[in-house]
Amino acid sequence: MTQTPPISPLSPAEARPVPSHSAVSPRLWGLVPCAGTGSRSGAAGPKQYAVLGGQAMVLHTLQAMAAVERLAGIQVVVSAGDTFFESAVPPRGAPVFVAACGGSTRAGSVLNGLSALLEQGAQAQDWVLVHDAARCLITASDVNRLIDACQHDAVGGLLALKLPDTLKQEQGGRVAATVDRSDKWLAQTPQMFRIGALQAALRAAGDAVTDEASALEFVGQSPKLVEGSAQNFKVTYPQDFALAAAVLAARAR
Ligand SMILES: Nc1ccn([C@@H]2O[C@H](COP(=O)(O)OP(=O)(O)OP(=O)(O)O)[C@@H](O)[C@H]2O)c(=O)n1
Ligand SMILES: C[C@](O)(CO)[C@H](O)COP(=O)(O)O
Repeated sequence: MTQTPPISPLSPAEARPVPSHSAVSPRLWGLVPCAGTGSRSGAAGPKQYAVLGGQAMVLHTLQAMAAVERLAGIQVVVSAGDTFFESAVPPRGAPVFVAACGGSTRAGSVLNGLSALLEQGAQAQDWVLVHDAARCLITASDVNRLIDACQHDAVGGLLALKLPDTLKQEQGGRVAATVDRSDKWLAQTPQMFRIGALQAALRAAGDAVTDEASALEFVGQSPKLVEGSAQNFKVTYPQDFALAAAVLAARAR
């Protein structure tokens, strides 16, 4: 693993150290996987660096996360050779540090990011909030709502959205059934778990899981569902960029 120059180096002082981690509350950290290629997005390069509202998508994401005062620091995971953060201006607030340890899957990037976070001084019993670089419309108040709901929970949880539409099951391009949606949610991020528990769960579950909650579920846990916002969508397809830009413009007015 190589460490790219941090855009705001994490030192013990900057990370708001505690005298003895066993005697005080666990700290909270952000982890932003930023090593995807955005293959569904139609963008020329990795979608997280596409410019929206005057700056790269990931900088909007980091601005919102860094505004969460309870975060001790934010670990960003980029691909080997990614130089974007060498010239990026760090957001105000929680310190951001970057590791070029992206994996071939999102789960791999998160697992490597957890190791980087532990190397930076985080403890296994600390909380980590994993948040997609591609969810650039997250707000500090969404994140604080998740923290408030999960900080005293035994397992942790995630932001998620109840299904707004009727849910259909498909077979051969036609409706095979209408599925009861009363107990269905769309998983978002951040997803908040203890660093050690998440690390063990991801190792057990393997690379195929598409979110942190799935890894915890794999080891028999039931993460808490916390109501998110429809605006916290993941920029995935070509048409999502214009929608995200419109929301950012509306917020700026
Ligand atoms: N190997 C990977 C794959 C994804 N991600 C990150 O995980 C987040 C959510 O993933 P997704 O939207 O699926 O991003 P991509 O994998 O980049 O998109 P696609 O699946 O369309 O290629 C993104 O911030 C992405 O950068 C990552 O860090 N490492
Ligand atoms: C983690 C996630 O954002 C939850 O909705 C999502 O699963 C990641 O995206 P992917 O397309 O499944 O990789």
